[in-house]
Amino acid sequence: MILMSTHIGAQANEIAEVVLMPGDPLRAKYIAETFLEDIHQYNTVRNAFGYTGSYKGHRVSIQASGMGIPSISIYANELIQFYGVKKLIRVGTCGGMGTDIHVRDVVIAQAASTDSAIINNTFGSGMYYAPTADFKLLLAAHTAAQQQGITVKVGNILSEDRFYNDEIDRNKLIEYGILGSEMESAALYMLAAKYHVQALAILTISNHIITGEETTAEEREKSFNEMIALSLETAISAD
Ligand SMILES: O=P(O)(O)O[C@H]1O[C@H](CO)[C@@H](O)[C@H]1O
Ligand SMILES: O=c1cc[nH]c(=O)[nH]1
Repeated sequence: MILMSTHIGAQANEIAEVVLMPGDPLRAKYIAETFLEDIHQYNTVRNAFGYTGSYKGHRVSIQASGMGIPSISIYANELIQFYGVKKLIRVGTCGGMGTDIHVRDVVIAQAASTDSAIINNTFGSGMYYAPTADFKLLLAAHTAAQQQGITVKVGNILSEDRFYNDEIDRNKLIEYGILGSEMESAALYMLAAKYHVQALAILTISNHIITGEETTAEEREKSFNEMIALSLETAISAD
């Protein structure tokens, strides 16, 4: 049976039930080529690369989400509605914001606050819905981190609509426990809730927005590898 959604050129059986979603298509390629066996590229539409392969004998797909809530919403919607995906795990970079957060830290987003209009557009004014991770995936990720000796921080992040944004009160957000800022997780969590599937975001702090601390390319690769290994172990964890 031929099935292609608007932005993903895959047939019905080409995508696994569990998908890792990096923003960057080249990270999707790197994950597939470095961590999976028997890989097959199912998507090149708009260069939003998608691959399916095997990790420790389990079928896993990797689909680039692009940057921002509008972009990940397209891919998450199509993965869930056209391809029957049940577990979506974002593997992304994040700008650190708190004093206890440093570059190379791995953060599991328990919740994703947002300044995006998706909350208001979905629920109407006066309702401040809290996009939240799937607890089973969160628990699996935390357990896998302990088993692998990877230190993780778990908490609330901000899914921001603008990468360049000097009009936001970051001190207030830090005061209320926001660990860092990225641009997609809130939408992923909302869509997972809407369609009763599971979602989680596992992030690496690539820079610190307040202190200006940055990672070198080599450091980034090592901490990305920890995040990816953790995400794959979470992906194959039993429900
Ligand atoms: O590294 P990725 O997964 O793309 O995530 C972060 O990086 C991009 C901004 O540079 C945004 O997509 C943000 O969420
Ligand atoms: O959205 C993002 C991602 C990484 N670093 C940032 O500062 N912002």
